[in-house]
Amino acid sequence: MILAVLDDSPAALDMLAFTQSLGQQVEAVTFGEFDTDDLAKRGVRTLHQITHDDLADCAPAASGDALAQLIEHLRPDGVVGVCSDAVTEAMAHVAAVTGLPLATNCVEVSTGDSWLLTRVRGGGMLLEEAELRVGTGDGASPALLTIAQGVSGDIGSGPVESCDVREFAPELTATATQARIVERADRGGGMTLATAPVIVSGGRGVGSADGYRVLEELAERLGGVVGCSRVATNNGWRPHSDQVGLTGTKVSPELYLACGISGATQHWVGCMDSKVIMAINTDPEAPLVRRANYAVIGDVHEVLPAIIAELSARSTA
Ligand SMILES: Cc1cc2nc3c(=O)[nH]c(=O)nc-3n(C[C@H](O)[C@H](O)[C@H](O)COP(=O)(O)OP(=O)(O)OC[C@H]3O[C@@H](n4cnc5c(N)ncnc54)[C@H](O)[C@@H]3O)c2cc1C
Repeated sequence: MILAVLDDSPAALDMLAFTQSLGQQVEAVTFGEFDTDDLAKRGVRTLHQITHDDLADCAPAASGDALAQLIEHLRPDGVVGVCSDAVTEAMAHVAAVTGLPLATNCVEVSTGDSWLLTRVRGGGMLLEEAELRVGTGDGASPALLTIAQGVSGDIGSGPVESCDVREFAPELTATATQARIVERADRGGGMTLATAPVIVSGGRGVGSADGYRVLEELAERLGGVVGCSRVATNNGWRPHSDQVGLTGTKVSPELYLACGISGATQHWVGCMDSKVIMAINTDPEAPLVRRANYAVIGDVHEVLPAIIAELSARSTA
């Protein structure tokens, strides 16, 4: 039996279908309530609902601790999680607590004494073939996997009449509940990096937090938002929510304007799906200049004001 760890992200049901295509009985696990009709329609007969008052307000270490206890109780052949931030972190805690190996971001899986996997690495830059040895008989240990977002499968089995809910109440350790949410704040409305059609993004070449004013002005004129590289967040020039890249947000706007950004791999994987990329950089050999659709070789603090002046001139003409 394989346990499919779901959350409320849209990718969860794709992951469930993928897990069902592996040809073993699948039972679902959630932290809190889930629509059991949705599960029954997809042929899932059992939902293990992990319930504990602390889970909603604790960091994923608590969910990981709880899941590890459920795994110990049910002894499944595999545990497959959706690749959301929260579930991936919970699975990482399961791996740390149980000592079981975890393979994240899988796109192909074949089960057996060894599970053969294809995983996405480097933010989508490469695919890795891997083997997860799970052993046989009494010594067998469950395989822990997460499935890359967007990967789905053919459910194979038809709907079932109903899905039974089995509540599981874990005993959380003090260590697992140490990190807690102390405040929730609403994010302001409006566009985000994920939805904006234009992103004016700045890196070290912008020089300072104040230097971003001109990027903000251009972003506003073009109906977009400001993004940045990790150097900008590390320097405290911009908040982490503005960061594009492997450890930031993956973006795909109509236009990505990269200002004073070299184009390190970790940044490139975050912006490579943009429809058009224009780089402004003093270095004609910078990786992003080479990869961009258009490049302007020059100082951002000269080029951006010139673009704004030209836009103003055109709008008043
Ligand atoms: C595990 C890991 C995860 C990471 N995740 C991310 C991530 O999510 N996002 C990310 O961005 N990085 C990430 N990084 C960091 C990444 O490797 C680079 O260090 C970073 O992207 C470089 O930022 P930058 O391009 O702003 O700075 P630099 O590489 O220093 O480049 C600055 C560029 O500005 C140009 N320049 C300088 N002055 C001017 C000027 N006046 N006008 C025009 N151009 C100018 C220079 O020619 C240069 O090309 C990660 C690194 C690691 C190890």
